[in-house]
Amino acid sequence: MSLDAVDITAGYSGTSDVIVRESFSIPAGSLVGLAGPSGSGKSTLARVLALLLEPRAGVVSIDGREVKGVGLAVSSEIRRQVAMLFQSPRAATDPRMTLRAIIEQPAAIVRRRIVVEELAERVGLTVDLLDRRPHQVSDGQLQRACVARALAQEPQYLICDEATAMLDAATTASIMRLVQSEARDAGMGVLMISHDAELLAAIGAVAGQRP
Ligand SMILES: Nc1ncnc2c1ncn2[C@@H]1O[C@H](COP(=O)(O)OP(=O)(O)OP(=O)(O)O)[C@@H](O)[C@H]1O
Repeated sequence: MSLDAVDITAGYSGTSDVIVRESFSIPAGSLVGLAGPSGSGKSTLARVLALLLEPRAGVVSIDGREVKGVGLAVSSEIRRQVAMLFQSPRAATDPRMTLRAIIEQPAAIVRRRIVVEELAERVGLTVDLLDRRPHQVSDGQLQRACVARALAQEPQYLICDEATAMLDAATTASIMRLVQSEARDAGMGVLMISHDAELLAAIGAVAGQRP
């Protein structure tokens, strides 16, 4: 069981190829790290793996099944299997929504009942914060809500793109512990992208293979 990108070439409209014939694999239940210089295409590869950016060539498959298309072109049942955490929780959330609504969003899409309070507790958010909007909480609290939103989706794979870069050391450590335990206990495959190779080593991430 794994999330695989094979022979991927990708770029953006109006740009030449940003990554060329790259392959990458995230095995279920393991924590894979990806470090590398700025601008080398890590986020681009992450977006391809998260089914958000359509590659110009190559194949993405989940547990051996090829996924065609990206975004809303992919069925919600398949999209649900891969969640992504971004560097900036503010850019990744709707400022008009409460944290409760943000956390509930993916579960509502796949019509799954979730108990928001339970998820909040799991990620270390106190229940009184659930009725606040993003501008009324800290970056760390908002990122915890984003982690809860990702977990509400019950994904098989989680892609974290510099997800702790804006947070303090204590919040970073607690989010890392949470993601580690999800990988271990729920068998989730996790890709952790960070410019901080020491952080990746500290959480025991296996170095991802990039040709
Ligand atoms: N939306 C976009 N439109 C056009 N070009 C983009 C876009 N996003 C990224 N790029 C370009 O693609 C290249 C790779 O960027 P990418 O963000 O994937 O690298 P990265 O390794 O994640 O960098 P960093 O560590 O700085 O986040 C860069 O040259 C960047 O300018």
